[in-house]
Amino acid sequence: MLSGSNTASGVAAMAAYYQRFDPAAYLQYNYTPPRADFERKDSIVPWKLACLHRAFNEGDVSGELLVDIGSGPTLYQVLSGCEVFSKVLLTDFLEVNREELKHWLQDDGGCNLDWTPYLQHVCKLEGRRYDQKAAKLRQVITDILPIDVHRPQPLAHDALPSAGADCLVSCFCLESVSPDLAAFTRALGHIGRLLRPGGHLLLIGALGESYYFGGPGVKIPVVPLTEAQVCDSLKESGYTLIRLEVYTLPQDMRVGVDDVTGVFFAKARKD
Ligand SMILES: C[S@@+](CC[C@H](N)C(=O)[O-])C[C@H]1O[C@@H](n2cnc3c(N)ncnc32)[C@H](O)[C@@H]1O
Ligand SMILES: O=S(=O)(c1ccc2c(c1)CN[C@@H](CF)C2)N1CCSCC1
Repeated sequence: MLSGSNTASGVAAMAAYYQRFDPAAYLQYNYTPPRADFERKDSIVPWKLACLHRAFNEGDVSGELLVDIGSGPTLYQVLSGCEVFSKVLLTDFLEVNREELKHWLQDDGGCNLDWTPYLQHVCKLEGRRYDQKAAKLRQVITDILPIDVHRPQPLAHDALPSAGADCLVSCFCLESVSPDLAAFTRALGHIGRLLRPGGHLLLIGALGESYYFGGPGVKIPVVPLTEAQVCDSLKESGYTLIRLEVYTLPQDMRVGVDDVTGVFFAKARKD
């Protein structure tokens, strides 16, 4: 068990790495081909978007407020949820990422990635007209807030209604911001305090990843997770696992920007 000082120094070290995070490079590394290839049947993108589409639309997820934990500069993670919830909050630790999201929200031409292929793909899954998705998303995203998952209260005290959020989604955040597995598990508990009892957590993350590049020369350590550790950490931090799905990255998608071997999708409910 790490002593308090070790944990605090580990968390501070992770924060220092993120001062060099480059949203434009991160988007380029992970959200353009070959990783984001909508034509490939074995691509990670259709798999992830299908997991999210199914999870939001199988009848058990409902309510008013969806919160995305550690949004980064990306939007794909709320493209399905925006049709289910009337309020969506995006969050991130870094202002540069919150600014990237605001550029998209304001449609001011300042974005570093064109999300059109993602919106089109999700609309195909939903059988919805494409030209309504962006407007819907801009309508339901009510704020983009600072967050720190290592704080027992990760958001400002008045950020959420007293009952908490009805659903959380979080992608590639906790394992890539934590110094070790214990901190990852604690962070799961911290974000769980934002969720009402019976609310759902949709957690997507990396398996077997020990580092990734958050920009040119910005090598960020990651907690290398196994499926068993994900399941144990969810149980330990007060969730009941509903489903765990795993995707193994094809060799040609291992492009040197990280050493991820697989991606997990977990749907869980807060006890
Ligand atoms: C690997 S990126 C994931 C971004 C996005 N969710 C995705 O799916 O690609 C990790 C994100 O966590 C954010 N972050 C770093 N430290 C954090 C902390 N202590 N609490 C919450 N988020 C943090 C970073 O700014 C970054 O946007
Ligand atoms: O699953 S991805 O390949 C992906 C997307 C993001 C990340 C990784 C992998 C692995 N390293 C993470 C570091 F935190 C970030 N993917 C990229 C294309 S769109 C869907 C998500």
